[in-house]
Amino acid sequence: MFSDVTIERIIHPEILSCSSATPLFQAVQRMVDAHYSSILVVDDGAAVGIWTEQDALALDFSDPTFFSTPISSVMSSPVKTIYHKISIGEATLHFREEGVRHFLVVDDEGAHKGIITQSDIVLNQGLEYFISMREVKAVLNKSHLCLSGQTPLHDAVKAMRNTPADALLVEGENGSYGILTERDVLRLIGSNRTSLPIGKLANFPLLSVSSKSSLFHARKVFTENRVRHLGVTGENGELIGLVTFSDILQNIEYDYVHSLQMALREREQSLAVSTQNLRLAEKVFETTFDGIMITGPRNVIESVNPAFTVITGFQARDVIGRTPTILASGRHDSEFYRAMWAEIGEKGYWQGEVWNRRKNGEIYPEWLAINVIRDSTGKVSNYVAIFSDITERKAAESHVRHLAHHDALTDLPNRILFVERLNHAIVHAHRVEQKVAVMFLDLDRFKRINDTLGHTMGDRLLQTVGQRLAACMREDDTVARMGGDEFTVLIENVTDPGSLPSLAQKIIAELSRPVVLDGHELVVTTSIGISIYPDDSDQSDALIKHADAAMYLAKEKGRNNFQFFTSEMNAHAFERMTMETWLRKALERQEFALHYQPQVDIGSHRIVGMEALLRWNQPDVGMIPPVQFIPVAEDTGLIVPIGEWVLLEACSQNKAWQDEGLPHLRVAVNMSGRQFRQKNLVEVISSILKKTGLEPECLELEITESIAMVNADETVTKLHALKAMGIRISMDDFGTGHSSLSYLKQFPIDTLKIDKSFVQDLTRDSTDNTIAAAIAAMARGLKMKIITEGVETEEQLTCLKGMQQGDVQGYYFSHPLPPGEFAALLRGGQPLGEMTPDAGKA
Ligand SMILES: Nc1nc2c(ncn2[C@@H]2O[C@H](COP(=O)(O)O[C@H]3[C@@H](O)[C@H](n4cnc5c(=O)[nH]c(N)nc54)O[C@@H]3COP(=O)(O)O)[C@@H](O)[C@H]2O)c(=O)[nH]1
Repeated sequence: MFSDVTIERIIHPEILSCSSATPLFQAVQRMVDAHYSSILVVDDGAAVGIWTEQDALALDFSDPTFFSTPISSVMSSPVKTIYHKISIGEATLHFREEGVRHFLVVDDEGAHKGIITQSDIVLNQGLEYFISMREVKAVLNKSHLCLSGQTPLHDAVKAMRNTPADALLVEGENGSYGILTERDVLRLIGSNRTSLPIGKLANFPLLSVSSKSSLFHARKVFTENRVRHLGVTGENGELIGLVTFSDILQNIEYDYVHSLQMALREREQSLAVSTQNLRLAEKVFETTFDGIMITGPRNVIESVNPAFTVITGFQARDVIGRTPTILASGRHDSEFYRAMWAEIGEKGYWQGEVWNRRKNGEIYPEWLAINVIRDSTGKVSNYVAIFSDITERKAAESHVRHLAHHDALTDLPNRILFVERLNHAIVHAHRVEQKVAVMFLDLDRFKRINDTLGHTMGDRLLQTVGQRLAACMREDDTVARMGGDEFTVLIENVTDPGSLPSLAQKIIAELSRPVVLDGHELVVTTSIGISIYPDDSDQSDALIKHADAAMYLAKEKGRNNFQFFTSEMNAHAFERMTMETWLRKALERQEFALHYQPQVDIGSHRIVGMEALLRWNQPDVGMIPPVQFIPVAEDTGLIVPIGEWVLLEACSQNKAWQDEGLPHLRVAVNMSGRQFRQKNLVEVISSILKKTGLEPECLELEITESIAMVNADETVTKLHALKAMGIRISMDDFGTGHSSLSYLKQFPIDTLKIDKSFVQDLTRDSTDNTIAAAIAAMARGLKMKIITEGVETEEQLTCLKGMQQGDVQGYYFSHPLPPGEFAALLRGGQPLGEMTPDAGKA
C-alpha cells in the first residue's frame, strides 16, 4: 500500500520566491497569478522565510495600507526543510510531527529542490483504500461558519481567523448560499474591493454533494471543479454543512498515518532482521569450516569462502571467473555429472560424495551439497555448493570396517569376512560350475603352550602361524582366524579336489617347522578338516561346520594330519551335541556314581589309599566312559558343579567308611583344569570337609602338570592354602606334560604319580625303564612320595619293585570298584595282588 517512492518524484520543482523586501501585495499577486499556495522568501540565495495563503487570514483587512509592508514582516521563519531522498511515507510523518503544510525540499548540499505540500503527499499516496468505504457525513463539519452577505470582509476574515476556518458560508438572496475561502481572501489583497460586503465577494452558487456520497465521489467533485470546499446536503436536499478537501485528508489522516507507521515499523523490523541475517550469513560464510563456492546461472564461480581455500588450496583469485571443473579429479565420468545436474534441475538440490582435486594435484573425497538459488521471477540466479573434506572420516570408516572384518591379533580376515567371502564364492562357483574348498585348522595342544609359556607367547605364536598360513596360499584364497587357535582357509575355483591333500600337507609341514620365540623353540602341529562345495553342502555355515567336524576326526586320528568331511562325521557332531544335552541333566537326575580303585603299598600289597573315579550311567545308552564326557563337561563348564559333586561324594563316602570302623585311608580326587581355576576353590573344599567331617589329611587332590603350569604363581598360592589345611597334593600323569622343574620345586607336592604310559612297556622298553627310574630318583630328591599307576602285570610290578617305587595302582591289584565292592575289599583287610573283576568297569 505504501510505496518507497521518494518525495523528489512528486515535488514542484519550480519555486515561487521573492525577496524579503517585497511588498506583501506584490508577493500575493504573484501567488495568485501562478496559482501557488505559498511563496519562498529568499535573500542572497538563502531561504529566509515562507508565506502561505493560510497566513493571509492573519492580516488586518480593515487597513489596506498594511498590504504595502514588506513580506518579511508577516512571513514564517525559519523555513522548515526536508531531505529530497526520503520516502513519501516518511515525509507524511514529518508533516504530522512539525504541524506545517509546506516544506522546502533540499538536497545533500542544501540546494532548493522544490516545495512540497501536505496535499501533494496525500494525493500521491493512493487514497482509494481509505476513502472508497466512507461517506461524506463521516467528515461533515456541522459547526461551519455561516455569515450574512452583508458582513464586511475584514469582519469575515477575523471570524475565519478566530474560528479558525479556511472558508465560510455566505447567505445569499432567496435562501441561496455562497462560499468565501482563504484563497478568495488572498486574491482580494491589494485589490480595491476589500471594503465590499462578503455577499459581493463570495462565489455563488455553492457546489454541494449529498451527505451519503462516498468520500471518493466528493474527491472527484473537488478535483474536477478545482475547488477545495463543498456544501453537504441532507436527505431533503437542505444544506447541513461544509466539507473541505482538508476535512477529508484530516479524517483519514489518523488511519493513514497509523497504517503508515505500522508499515514503516514492519519494514524497519524486517530490514533489521535481514541486516542481522546478512551479517550472520557473512560471518558463517567467513568462519565455517565447510568450503562454500557460489556460482552464477552459467555456473561460473563468483565467490568462495576462506574454508574453500583451506580445503582446495585454490585462492579466490585462482577460481573466480572459472567453472568448477577446475576442481574435477577425473574420477567421475560424464554420466555422473549428467545425473547430478539432472537432479539439481528437477529437485533444486543435490548432495553426495565427490572426488575432487586440490591445487597441489592431490585427489580427495568431499561431501558436497549443491542448492539452486532463484530470483523473485523464478530464474536461477546462483548455485551454492557447500562441501567438507571427508578424507579423515573415510579413513576412520575404512579403519572401523577393517576392524569389524579382521582379527586384531593376526590382522587376518575374521569369521564375519570369511563367511561373507565364502557366500560370495559359493554364488560365483555355482555360476561357473566349479568347486570351493573350506579348510578348518586347529593347532594341536596349543592350550598347553598358552598355559605354560603364557598368553603373550601364545599370541606371538598365533601371529607366526597366521603369517605362515597366508604365505602357503594364493592371493585369491582367504585365510581367516576364527578365534582361539582356529584358522580357516577358503580356496576358490577348485577345479581338481585331488590337489587339496597336497595343499593340506604343505600347510601341515609349513606350520610344524619350529618357531623360535624369546629363545624357546616351539613346535606346533595342526589338524585340518576339509569340506567341499557343492559335494558336502551349498550353505556356508554347514561347510564350516563340516570342515570343523572333519578337523575333530583328524585330531582323533592322532593329530597333525588332515581329513575330508564325510557324512558319518555329522553323526559324530550330533553325538557330541546330544551328550551335552544329557550331561546338563545328569547331575539333577543323579546319573553319576563314584568307583574306587585301591592304591597299595608296593611291598606289602596292603591298601593305603584309593582313587575316586567318576562313572556316568546314562539311562538311554548305559555307561559312558569319562574320556568321552569329561572333555565335554570341561568345554561347557559343567565340570565345575560335577567336580564339586565328586568331592562331596568322595569325602562323605570316605568318612562314612571311617565311621563304620574301616581304616582311615586317604581318597584321591581328580581335579580338572577349569575346576582348579575356580577363584573360590579353597573355600569350596574347606566347606566340603567341614560339612562331611573328613580330616583334611584323608583327602588327596590329583592335579595334572598342565593345570599346575597355568598361572603358576596363582597355583602355588592355592596349593599352599590347601596344604596349610592339611590336604595332600599329588601330581597326576607325571612325565606327559611340559613340566618346568623349577616350578615343580616351588609347588607343595606330596606325591608324583607316574603315568601309566611309562608302565605299559616297562619290561620291554629300556627307555621307559630309565624314565620311570629317573622320575623315582627325582621324587626322592625332592622328598616327594611316588605312586605308579597302570600296573597290570606281575612283570611290571617286579620291575617297579626293582626300582623301589613307593605305592602302586592298577588292574593287577583291582579295577575301580563300586562303593559296596570296595568296602567289602576293605573289610576283608587282605593284601591285594590277584586280579579281581572290575564290576563297575566302564
Ligand atoms: N576331572 C575328573 N576327571 C576324572 C574323574 N574321574 C575320572 N577322571 C578322568 O577320566 C580319565 C579316565 O578315567 P577312567 O576311565 O576312570 O580311567 C581311570 C582308571 O580306570 C584307569 N586305570 C586304572 N588302572 C589301570 C590300569 O592298570 N591300566 C589301564 N589301562 N588303565 C587303568 O586309569 C584312569 C585313572 O587315571 P588317572 O586319573 O590318571 O589316575 C582319567 O584321566 C581320569 O583322571 C573325575 O571325577 N574328575
